Amino acid sequence: MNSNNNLFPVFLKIRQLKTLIVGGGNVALEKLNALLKNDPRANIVLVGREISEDIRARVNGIDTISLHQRAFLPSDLHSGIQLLILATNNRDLNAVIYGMARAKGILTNVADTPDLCDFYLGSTVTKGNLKIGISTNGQSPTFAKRFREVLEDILPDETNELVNNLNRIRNSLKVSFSEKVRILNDKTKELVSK
Ligand SMILES: C[C@@]1(CC(=O)O)C2=NC(=C\c3[nH]c(c(CCC(=O)O)c3CC(=O)O)Cc3[nH]c(c(CC(=O)O)c3CCC(=O)O)/C=C3\N/C(=C\2)[C@@H](CCC(=O)O)[C@]3(C)CC(=O)O)/[C@H]1CCC(=O)O
Ligand SMILES: NC(=O)c1ccc[n+]([C@@H]2O[C@H](COP(=O)([O-])OP(=O)(O)OC[C@H]3O[C@@H](n4cnc5c(N)ncnc54)[C@H](O)[C@@H]3O)[C@@H](O)[C@H]2O)c1
Repeated sequence: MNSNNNLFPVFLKIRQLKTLIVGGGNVALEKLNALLKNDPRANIVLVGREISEDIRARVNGIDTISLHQRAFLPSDLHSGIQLLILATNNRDLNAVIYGMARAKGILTNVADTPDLCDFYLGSTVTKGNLKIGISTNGQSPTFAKRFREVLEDILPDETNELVNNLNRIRNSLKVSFSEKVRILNDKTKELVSK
């Protein structure tokens, strides 16, 4: 086990948080796509001195996203931003904005500087209600991507059905909490017995 791997994964409800992306190039598009892949109605503000045609096309018709073509302003951090992704091509600027955000308690990702990230984006696998997040602790995004592809391939389509069936059983059990835990564990024992 790598004792330096201290990342704690959480699954954020990004439509009820406000995310600011600064930058309007390829990396901004990659991070925007990562958010939208998981929630097509994520609440996002994007500020970029230039904003690519690809970004404009991607957000076309999505009313939870607003684009602002201009340079970043400190006041961009004043309107209830909770998550910040810095994707400009100016490392010094990214570091300055990171400092401002930190002072305000805004969780920040500086895409090209892992040392200045409060959180990393992960590769994500979704099978209905099942969501798996993958990180390599910043060491190899390529590995994370390939491992996502492996998991997408091997997880059967029935996975979501299984989760939903267990949810139905969970909701129908009118017994004590400890009895419920015992029954659910008992019913799922054979899933892990091999
Ligand atoms: C998982 C994923 C999520 C997403 O973004 O959606 C993601 N990067 C993805 C792809 C990808 N990114 C890069 C390549 C090119 C090959 C390579 O470099 O490996 C590829 C692969 C490809 O595109 O094929 C380049 C790159 N990435 C970072 C740096 C800077 C550095 O490391 O210093 C550089 C070099 C820039 C340069 O050289 O200029 C940094 C980060 N990228 C992370 C996440 C975070 C760590 C995640 C972890 O812990 O594993 C972290 C630390 C911060 C962050 O961005 O959150 C997504 C896969 C989605 C999917 O397909 O499932
Ligand atoms: N994390 C990753 O996955 C990853 C991958 C590749 C590259 N990078 C690094 O990320 C950085 C961005 O890469 P890119 O390909 O998106 O670059 P890019 O040149 O395509 O885009 C940079 C964007 O930042 C904007 N910008 C610059 N100054 C600004 C300001 N003051 N206010 C608002 N917007 C401003 C520009 O207008 C442009 O839209 C580079 O430094 C690159 O080395 C990171």
